Amino acid sequence: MRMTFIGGGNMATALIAGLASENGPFEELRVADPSNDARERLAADYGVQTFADAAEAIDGVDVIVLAVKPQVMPLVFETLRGKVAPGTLVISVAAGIRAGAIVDALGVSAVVRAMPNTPALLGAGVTGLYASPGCSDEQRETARSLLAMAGATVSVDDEGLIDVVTAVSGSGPAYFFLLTEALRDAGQALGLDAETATTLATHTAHGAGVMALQGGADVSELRRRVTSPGGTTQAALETLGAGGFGELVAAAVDAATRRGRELSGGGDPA
Ligand SMILES: NC(=O)C1=CN([C@@H]2O[C@H](COP(=O)(O)OP(=O)(O)OC[C@H]3O[C@@H](n4cnc5c(N)ncnc54)[C@H](OP(=O)(O)O)[C@@H]3O)[C@@H](O)[C@H]2O)C=CC1
Ligand SMILES: O=C(O)[C@@H]1CCC=N1
Repeated sequence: MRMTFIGGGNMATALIAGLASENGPFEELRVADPSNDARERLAADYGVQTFADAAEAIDGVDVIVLAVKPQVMPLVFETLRGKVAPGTLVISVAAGIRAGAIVDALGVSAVVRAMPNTPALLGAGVTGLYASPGCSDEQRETARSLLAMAGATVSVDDEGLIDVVTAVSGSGPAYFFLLTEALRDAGQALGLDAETATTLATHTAHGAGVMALQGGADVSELRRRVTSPGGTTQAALETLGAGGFGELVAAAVDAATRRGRELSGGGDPA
Protein backbone atom coordinates (compact mmCIF):
# COMPACT_ATOMS: atom_id res chain seq x y z
CA MET A 1 0.00 0.00 0.00
CA ARG A 2 1.21 3.52 -0.79
CA MET A 3 0.10 6.22 1.62
CA THR A 4 0.73 9.98 1.82
CA PHE A 5 0.22 12.29 4.78
CA ILE A 6 -0.56 15.89 3.82
CA GLY A 7 0.86 17.82 6.80
CA GLY A 8 3.66 16.48 8.98
CA GLY A 9 2.90 18.20 12.31
CA ASN A 10 1.96 16.89 15.77
CA MET A 11 -0.89 14.57 14.80
CA ALA A 12 0.77 13.20 11.66
CA THR A 13 3.96 12.53 13.63
CA ALA A 14 2.02 10.71 16.36
CA LEU A 15 0.31 8.51 13.75
CA ILE A 16 3.46 7.90 11.71
CA ALA A 17 5.27 6.85 14.90
CA GLY A 18 2.48 4.38 15.69
CA LEU A 19 2.38 3.09 12.10
CA ALA A 20 6.16 2.87 11.73
CA SER A 21 6.50 0.84 14.96
CA GLU A 22 3.98 -1.74 13.72
CA ASN A 23 5.72 -2.76 10.47
CA GLY A 24 2.57 -1.69 8.63
CA PRO A 25 1.61 -2.86 5.14
CA PHE A 26 3.39 0.05 3.45
CA GLU A 27 5.28 -0.18 0.28
CA GLU A 28 5.74 3.57 0.60
CA LEU A 29 4.96 6.03 3.38
CA ARG A 30 5.21 9.65 2.25
CA VAL A 31 4.70 13.02 3.94
CA ALA A 32 4.17 16.44 2.34
CA ASP A 33 4.95 19.44 4.54
CA PRO A 34 6.17 22.93 3.59
CA SER A 35 8.62 23.05 6.49
CA ASN A 36 12.14 21.90 5.76
CA ASP A 37 12.74 21.18 9.46
CA ALA A 38 9.63 18.98 9.69
CA ARG A 39 10.63 17.04 6.57
CA GLU A 40 14.18 16.44 7.83
CA ARG A 41 12.90 15.32 11.26
CA LEU A 42 10.33 12.89 9.82
CA ALA A 43 12.80 11.39 7.33
CA ALA A 44 15.46 10.93 10.04
CA ASP A 45 13.12 9.58 12.75
CA TYR A 46 10.83 7.33 10.70
CA GLY A 47 12.50 6.79 7.30
CA VAL A 48 9.52 8.25 5.41
CA GLN A 49 9.79 9.89 1.98
CA THR A 50 9.21 13.62 2.23
CA PHE A 51 7.92 16.18 -0.24
CA ALA A 52 7.53 19.97 -0.20
CA ASP A 53 4.82 19.72 -2.88
CA ALA A 54 1.59 17.96 -1.84
CA ALA A 55 0.47 17.33 -5.44
CA GLU A 56 3.73 15.51 -6.20
CA ALA A 57 3.45 13.48 -2.98
CA ILE A 58 0.08 11.93 -3.91
CA ASP A 59 1.12 10.57 -7.30
CA GLY A 60 0.15 6.87 -7.47
CA VAL A 61 -0.90 6.48 -3.80
CA ASP A 62 -3.79 4.33 -2.54
CA VAL A 63 -4.48 6.32 0.63
CA ILE A 64 -4.18 10.04 1.45
CA VAL A 65 -4.29 11.23 5.06
CA LEU A 66 -5.23 14.91 5.41
CA ALA A 67 -3.46 16.12 8.58
CA VAL A 68 -3.34 19.90 8.26
CA LYS A 69 -5.13 22.44 10.44
CA PRO A 70 -8.79 22.92 9.44
CA GLN A 71 -7.99 26.53 8.47
CA VAL A 72 -5.37 25.29 5.97
CA MET A 73 -7.68 22.73 4.36
CA PRO A 74 -9.06 25.12 1.65
CA LEU A 75 -5.50 25.67 0.43
CA VAL A 76 -4.86 21.91 0.34
CA PHE A 77 -8.12 21.39 -1.57
CA GLU A 78 -6.96 24.01 -4.07
CA THR A 79 -3.55 22.31 -4.45
CA LEU A 80 -4.98 18.82 -4.91
CA ARG A 81 -8.12 19.64 -6.92
CA GLY A 82 -8.33 17.50 -10.05
CA LYS A 83 -5.17 15.56 -9.12
CA VAL A 84 -6.58 12.80 -6.88
CA ALA A 85 -7.41 9.49 -8.57
CA PRO A 86 -11.16 8.88 -8.04
CA GLY A 87 -10.62 5.49 -6.34
CA THR A 88 -8.26 6.89 -3.68
CA LEU A 89 -9.25 6.43 -0.05
CA VAL A 90 -9.00 9.81 1.70
CA ILE A 91 -8.74 9.79 5.49
CA SER A 92 -9.07 13.18 7.18
CA VAL A 93 -8.06 13.74 10.80
CA ALA A 94 -9.05 17.42 10.73
CA ALA A 95 -11.52 18.65 13.34
CA GLY A 96 -14.70 20.05 11.83
CA ILE A 97 -14.08 19.35 8.12
CA ARG A 98 -17.10 17.48 6.80
CA ALA A 99 -16.72 14.37 4.65
CA GLY A 100 -19.03 15.90 2.02
CA ALA A 101 -16.73 18.93 1.67
CA ILE A 102 -13.80 16.59 0.95
CA VAL A 103 -15.83 14.52 -1.53
CA ASP A 104 -16.82 17.71 -3.36
CA ALA A 105 -13.37 19.32 -3.30
CA LEU A 106 -11.30 16.30 -4.33
CA GLY A 107 -13.74 14.40 -6.55
CA VAL A 108 -13.38 11.14 -4.61
CA SER A 109 -16.19 9.00 -3.21
CA ALA A 110 -14.43 7.28 -0.29
CA VAL A 111 -13.73 9.58 2.66
CA VAL A 112 -13.20 8.48 6.23
CA ARG A 113 -13.09 11.02 9.00
CA ALA A 114 -10.78 9.79 11.74
CA MET A 115 -10.35 11.56 15.04
CA PRO A 116 -7.22 10.18 16.74
CA ASN A 117 -5.31 11.63 19.68
CA THR A 118 -1.65 12.25 20.43
CA PRO A 119 -1.04 9.15 22.62
CA ALA A 120 -0.96 7.45 19.19
CA LEU A 121 2.72 8.42 19.37
CA LEU A 122 3.17 5.59 21.89
CA GLY A 123 0.63 3.22 20.33
CA ALA A 124 -1.75 4.22 23.14
CA GLY A 125 -4.15 6.36 21.13
CA VAL A 126 -7.85 5.99 20.54
CA THR A 127 -9.51 6.96 17.26
CA GLY A 128 -13.16 7.56 16.42
CA LEU A 129 -14.04 6.82 12.79
CA TYR A 130 -16.87 7.87 10.48
CA ALA A 131 -16.99 6.51 6.91
CA SER A 132 -18.86 8.40 4.18
CA PRO A 133 -21.58 6.45 2.32
CA GLY A 134 -19.26 6.12 -0.71
CA CYS A 135 -16.80 3.89 1.18
CA SER A 136 -16.77 0.16 0.45
CA ASP A 137 -16.59 -2.29 3.36
CA GLU A 138 -12.99 -2.95 2.35
CA GLN A 139 -12.11 0.77 2.48
CA ARG A 140 -13.75 1.12 5.92
CA GLU A 141 -11.69 -1.81 7.14
CA THR A 142 -8.50 -0.40 5.58
CA ALA A 143 -9.01 2.87 7.48
CA ARG A 144 -9.87 1.10 10.72
CA SER A 145 -6.89 -1.24 10.55
CA LEU A 146 -4.50 1.64 9.76
CA LEU A 147 -5.67 3.63 12.77
CA ALA A 148 -5.69 0.49 14.93
CA MET A 149 -1.90 0.45 14.54
CA ALA A 150 -1.87 3.56 16.74
CA GLY A 151 -4.26 2.26 19.43
CA ALA A 152 -7.93 1.45 20.01
CA THR A 153 -10.68 2.37 17.52
CA VAL A 154 -14.42 3.06 17.73
CA SER A 155 -16.85 3.79 14.87
CA VAL A 156 -19.84 6.11 14.70
CA ASP A 157 -22.60 5.99 12.06
CA ASP A 158 -23.67 9.61 12.50
CA GLU A 159 -21.09 12.13 11.25
CA GLY A 160 -22.28 14.73 13.78
CA LEU A 161 -20.97 12.49 16.56
CA ILE A 162 -17.40 12.94 15.29
CA ASP A 163 -17.53 16.43 16.84
CA VAL A 164 -18.35 14.78 20.18
CA VAL A 165 -15.53 12.25 19.71
CA THR A 166 -13.21 15.20 19.02
CA ALA A 167 -14.33 16.89 22.23
CA VAL A 168 -13.99 13.76 24.38
CA SER A 169 -10.88 11.95 23.14
CA GLY A 170 -9.29 14.11 20.40
CA SER A 171 -8.86 17.03 22.80
CA GLY A 172 -9.08 14.76 25.86
CA PRO A 173 -5.36 14.24 26.52
CA ALA A 174 -5.10 18.00 27.18
CA TYR A 175 -7.70 17.72 29.97
CA PHE A 176 -5.72 14.97 31.68
CA PHE A 177 -2.47 16.93 31.26
CA LEU A 178 -4.18 19.98 32.79
CA LEU A 179 -5.36 17.93 35.78
CA THR A 180 -1.85 16.48 36.16
CA GLU A 181 -0.34 19.98 36.04
CA ALA A 182 -2.83 21.21 38.65
CA LEU A 183 -2.10 18.23 40.91
CA ARG A 184 1.64 18.81 40.57
CA ASP A 185 1.29 22.54 41.31
CA ALA A 186 -0.96 21.89 44.32
CA GLY A 187 1.58 19.45 45.78
CA GLN A 188 4.33 22.00 45.26
CA ALA A 189 2.29 24.77 46.85
CA LEU A 190 1.92 22.56 49.95
CA GLY A 191 5.69 21.98 50.28
CA LEU A 192 6.79 19.19 47.91
CA ASP A 193 9.80 19.97 45.72
CA ALA A 194 9.14 20.23 41.97
CA GLU A 195 10.67 16.87 41.06
CA THR A 196 8.81 14.98 43.78
CA ALA A 197 5.50 16.66 42.94
CA THR A 198 5.97 15.87 39.23
CA THR A 199 6.83 12.22 39.93
CA LEU A 200 3.78 11.80 42.16
CA ALA A 201 1.36 13.51 39.77
CA THR A 202 2.53 11.85 36.54
CA HIS A 203 2.78 8.34 37.98
CA THR A 204 -0.65 8.75 39.54
CA ALA A 205 -2.06 9.75 36.14
CA HIS A 206 -0.37 6.75 34.53
CA GLY A 207 -1.49 4.32 37.23
CA ALA A 208 -5.08 5.56 37.17
CA GLY A 209 -5.16 5.24 33.36
CA VAL A 210 -3.81 1.69 33.45
CA MET A 211 -6.32 0.75 36.17
CA ALA A 212 -9.18 2.31 34.23
CA LEU A 213 -8.34 -0.02 31.32
CA GLN A 214 -7.20 -3.11 33.21
CA GLY A 215 -8.49 -2.75 36.75
CA GLY A 216 -11.36 -5.19 36.28
CA ALA A 217 -14.06 -2.69 37.30
CA ASP A 218 -15.59 0.45 35.86
CA VAL A 219 -14.12 3.82 36.77
CA SER A 220 -16.91 4.70 39.21
CA GLU A 221 -16.21 1.54 41.20
CA LEU A 222 -12.44 2.16 41.05
CA ARG A 223 -13.05 5.66 42.42
CA ARG A 224 -15.20 4.28 45.26
CA ARG A 225 -12.43 1.83 46.20
CA VAL A 226 -10.00 4.73 46.76
CA THR A 227 -12.53 6.68 48.81
CA SER A 228 -12.54 5.58 52.44
CA PRO A 229 -15.65 6.85 54.29
CA GLY A 230 -14.74 10.00 56.18
CA GLY A 231 -11.20 9.89 54.77
CA THR A 232 -8.91 12.15 52.75
CA THR A 233 -10.26 11.31 49.28
CA GLN A 234 -13.82 12.02 50.37
CA ALA A 235 -12.69 15.44 51.60
CA ALA A 236 -11.08 16.16 48.23
CA LEU A 237 -14.00 14.85 46.14
CA GLU A 238 -16.55 16.86 48.15
CA THR A 239 -14.50 19.98 47.43
CA LEU A 240 -14.40 19.15 43.71
CA GLY A 241 -18.15 18.47 43.71
CA ALA A 242 -18.95 21.69 45.55
CA GLY A 243 -16.90 23.57 42.92
CA GLY A 244 -19.01 22.05 40.14
CA PHE A 245 -16.35 19.72 38.75
CA GLY A 246 -18.76 17.43 36.84
CA GLU A 247 -20.73 20.36 35.38
CA LEU A 248 -17.50 22.12 34.42
CA VAL A 249 -16.21 19.07 32.52
CA ALA A 250 -19.59 18.75 30.77
CA ALA A 251 -19.48 22.45 29.80
CA ALA A 252 -15.91 22.08 28.51
CA VAL A 253 -16.81 19.09 26.32
CA ASP A 254 -19.88 20.97 25.08
CA ALA A 255 -17.69 23.99 24.17
CA ALA A 256 -15.25 21.76 22.26
CA THR A 257 -18.13 20.06 20.41
CA ARG A 258 -19.60 23.43 19.46
CA ARG A 259 -16.17 24.67 18.27
CA GLY A 260 -15.90 21.59 16.02
CA ARG A 261 -19.27 22.46 14.52
CA GLU A 262 -18.21 26.10 14.03
CA LEU A 263 -15.05 25.00 12.22
CA SER A 264 -17.24 23.11 9.77
CA GLY A 265 -19.25 26.23 9.07
CA GLY A 266 -21.99 25.31 11.52
CA GLY A 267 -25.02 23.09 11.18
CA ASP A 268 -25.36 19.36 10.88
CA PRO A 269 -23.51 17.40 8.24
CA ALA A 270 -25.48 16.92 5.06
N1 LIG B 1 -2.97 17.73 17.81
C1 LIG B 1 -3.90 16.89 18.19
O1 LIG B 1 -3.96 16.41 19.34
C2 LIG B 1 -4.96 16.46 17.20
C3 LIG B 1 -5.10 17.10 15.97
N2 LIG B 1 -6.06 16.69 15.10
C4 LIG B 1 -6.20 17.34 13.80
O2 LIG B 1 -4.99 17.15 13.09
C5 LIG B 1 -4.78 18.24 12.21
C6 LIG B 1 -3.36 18.73 12.36
O3 LIG B 1 -3.19 19.19 13.70
P1 LIG B 1 -1.75 19.27 14.35
O4 LIG B 1 -0.93 18.13 13.88
O5 LIG B 1 -1.96 19.50 15.78
O6 LIG B 1 -1.22 20.62 13.66
P2 LIG B 1 0.27 21.01 13.28
O7 LIG B 1 0.26 22.49 13.02
O8 LIG B 1 1.23 20.44 14.26
O9 LIG B 1 0.51 20.23 11.88
C7 LIG B 1 0.05 20.68 10.66
C8 LIG B 1 1.22 20.60 9.68
O10 LIG B 1 0.76 20.89 8.38
C9 LIG B 1 1.73 21.70 7.75
N3 LIG B 1 1.15 22.42 6.63
C10 LIG B 1 0.70 23.71 6.57
N4 LIG B 1 0.27 23.99 5.32
C11 LIG B 1 0.42 22.85 4.59
C12 LIG B 1 0.17 22.50 3.22
N5 LIG B 1 -0.37 23.39 2.39
N6 LIG B 1 0.48 21.26 2.80
C13 LIG B 1 1.01 20.35 3.63
N7 LIG B 1 1.28 20.63 4.95
C14 LIG B 1 0.99 21.85 5.41
C15 LIG B 1 2.19 22.60 8.86
O11 LIG B 1 3.40 23.24 8.51
P3 LIG B 1 3.72 24.70 9.19
O12 LIG B 1 3.73 24.48 10.67
O13 LIG B 1 5.05 25.03 8.60
O14 LIG B 1 2.61 25.60 8.76
C16 LIG B 1 2.33 21.61 10.00
O15 LIG B 1 3.59 20.96 9.97
C17 LIG B 1 -5.82 19.31 12.55
O16 LIG B 1 -6.79 19.34 11.52
C18 LIG B 1 -6.43 18.86 13.85
O17 LIG B 1 -7.81 19.16 13.92
C19 LIG B 1 -6.85 15.61 15.35
C20 LIG B 1 -6.76 14.95 16.53
C21 LIG B 1 -5.85 15.36 17.59
O1 LIG C 1 -7.51 21.35 19.31
C1 LIG C 1 -7.84 20.93 18.18
O2 LIG C 1 -8.58 21.60 17.45
C2 LIG C 1 -7.35 19.57 17.71
C3 LIG C 1 -8.48 18.63 17.46
C4 LIG C 1 -8.45 17.64 18.58
C5 LIG C 1 -7.20 17.93 19.26
N1 LIG C 1 -6.59 18.96 18.75
